[in-house]
Amino acid sequence: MPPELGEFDELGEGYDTPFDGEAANAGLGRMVTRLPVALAQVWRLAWAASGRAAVVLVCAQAAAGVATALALLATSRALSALFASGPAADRVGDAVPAVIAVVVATSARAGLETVVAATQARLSPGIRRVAEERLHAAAVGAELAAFDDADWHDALARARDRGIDHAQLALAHAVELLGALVGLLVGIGVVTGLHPVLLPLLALSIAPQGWAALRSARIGFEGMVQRMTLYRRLWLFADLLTAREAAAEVRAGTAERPLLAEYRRLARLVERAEVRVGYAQVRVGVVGRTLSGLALGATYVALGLLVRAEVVPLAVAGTAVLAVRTASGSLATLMVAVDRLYEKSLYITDYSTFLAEAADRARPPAECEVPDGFAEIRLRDVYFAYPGSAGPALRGVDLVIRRGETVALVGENGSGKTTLALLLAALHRPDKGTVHWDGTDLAMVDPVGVREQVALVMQQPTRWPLTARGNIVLGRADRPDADDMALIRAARDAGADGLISRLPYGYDTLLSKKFRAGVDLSGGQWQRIGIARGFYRDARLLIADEPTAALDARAEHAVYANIRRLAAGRTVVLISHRLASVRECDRIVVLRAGEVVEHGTHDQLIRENGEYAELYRIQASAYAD
Ligand SMILES: Nc1ncnc2c1ncn2[C@@H]1O[C@H](COP(=O)(O)OP(=O)(O)OP(=O)(O)O)[C@@H](O)[C@H]1O
Repeated sequence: MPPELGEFDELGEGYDTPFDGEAANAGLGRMVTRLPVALAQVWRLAWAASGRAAVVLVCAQAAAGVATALALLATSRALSALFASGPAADRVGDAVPAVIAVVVATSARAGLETVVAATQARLSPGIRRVAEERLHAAAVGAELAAFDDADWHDALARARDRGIDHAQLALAHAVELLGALVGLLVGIGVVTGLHPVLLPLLALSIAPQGWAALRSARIGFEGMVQRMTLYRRLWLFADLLTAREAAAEVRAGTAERPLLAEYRRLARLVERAEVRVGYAQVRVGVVGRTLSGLALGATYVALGLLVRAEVVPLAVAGTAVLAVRTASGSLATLMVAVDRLYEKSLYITDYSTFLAEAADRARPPAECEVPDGFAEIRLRDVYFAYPGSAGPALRGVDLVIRRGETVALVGENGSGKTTLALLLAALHRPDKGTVHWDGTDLAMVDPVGVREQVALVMQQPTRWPLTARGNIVLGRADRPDADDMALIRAARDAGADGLISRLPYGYDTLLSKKFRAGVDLSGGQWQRIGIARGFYRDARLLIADEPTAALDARAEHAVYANIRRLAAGRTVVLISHRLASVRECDRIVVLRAGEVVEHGTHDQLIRENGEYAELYRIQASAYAD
């Protein structure tokens, strides 16, 4: 932990993200050498947003810098002419061409600065768009396991909520840097021309401020990284207090006060941490400015001594002061731009690191062709553990599922049914063991190609803020469907056709109350939409995880009948706690603590009188007289 930030004892260990980024070890030299990297990052984003605008921006800014330089040179000439010896009228006359040059150069600079401002206005939102697109594409391309990793969520939040903002802001600082660099070169030229000793003095005067600015940027960035878990938790509670989904339960459960109290507690922790970082930055700034002020004073004293010793003629003393001021101004602007750009580069690098990490977490390159369907799916000695969990969720699972079969997975809560379904859908890969579609190991193929052939109906389907049609065809919008025949059939089989026909715009009704003219559905109605989506996928393997938990008895009966009917020529894996619904399945697989403990038909399992028979009897007894 950097000493500037002190010990965040009150944040608690759970909220303190250790800072071990590259910047933690960055010295001043490293910071300056990062600059080309930062500029290249900004350039690549700007180029992707609009290549032409990026080129115009660089050219206009460089030209504006040259115009500034010319104005300075012309001013220096005019002053030299005015301070020269001779009659006043002659001196004024000599100064006129230089004054005209000052006016022309200044006007040109104003025009060019307008071009820079306009191009920046064009590029800045473009950079944001590109950065956001890349981030979201990277995040959605990562495998499911990433979303069970807290570090991934920290990195994602940093990239999304900080990296993108800073990438957008970096453009302005890159432009500033370019302008200041040209200005500085001119200033240096003039100062060096007056007397070489002025240059190191000038550099000395600005160095402490530059150091302070870079240090301050680093403190800010480190603090942000350390606070990210805390920020995420704060935002989570802010969302809970304002989200529509939680609004009813927050009020019904009188959870307003405890939620608000937790939100306030977290907000105070954030505030305290930010104030501490702010104070640390102010302290560093004061040191930097004090040293810079002393050094600038020394520069003027040196200039005075040079004038007194007649090394610099009195006639050019005014020019010297002007040049020192301009060069020091340019250097100050440059240092500020370097500082800001360095600060931005930390965030942009963090953003780029996230993109690279997301790419690593994306599916590996496929070694074999994805098979077109299967005659059997074979799991051999499959183990799987969630990241960071104490033990495996699946242990040594052996299972064969044949085409056309309807297989039920049953077992107590946490026995591994959903995990097994996720492996069958190629959403997770086994840590040990294999899942084969006939002769093909699914670890060797592109999982997206497998998922194309799978429909997974989730226990709590996502409520997509789309129309009813959009909710059902999502992921299969390219399926040819003349007159919506397949759409209507899927909705009917899922028992969703009636409810959709009663919506104000039928299939074109927006299913989200967060937008005007949108409507919401009941939990069971949403589940029917989710089942319709599964049916519409027309997949070879249909996996339904508690698909009817929220359905009324009649709808549940109809859905199971339709699932069995659709199973012909396909394969269905059903997860359910309602054993009466699965007794008709071809095979029932019983899981306990991640292991297959029984399997067979309903009759066989009842005869074996094991765990399934016991669970079945408990449920059946509830309906017996
Ligand atoms: N995302 C996750 N991260 C860590 N552990 C998980 C995760 N999801 C599930 N688990 C754990 O894995 C085990 C198996 O969970 P799984 O969801 O597969 O059980 P299940 O049989 O489907 O349960 P249920 O009947 O309650 O739906 C459980 O111990 C659970 O706590």
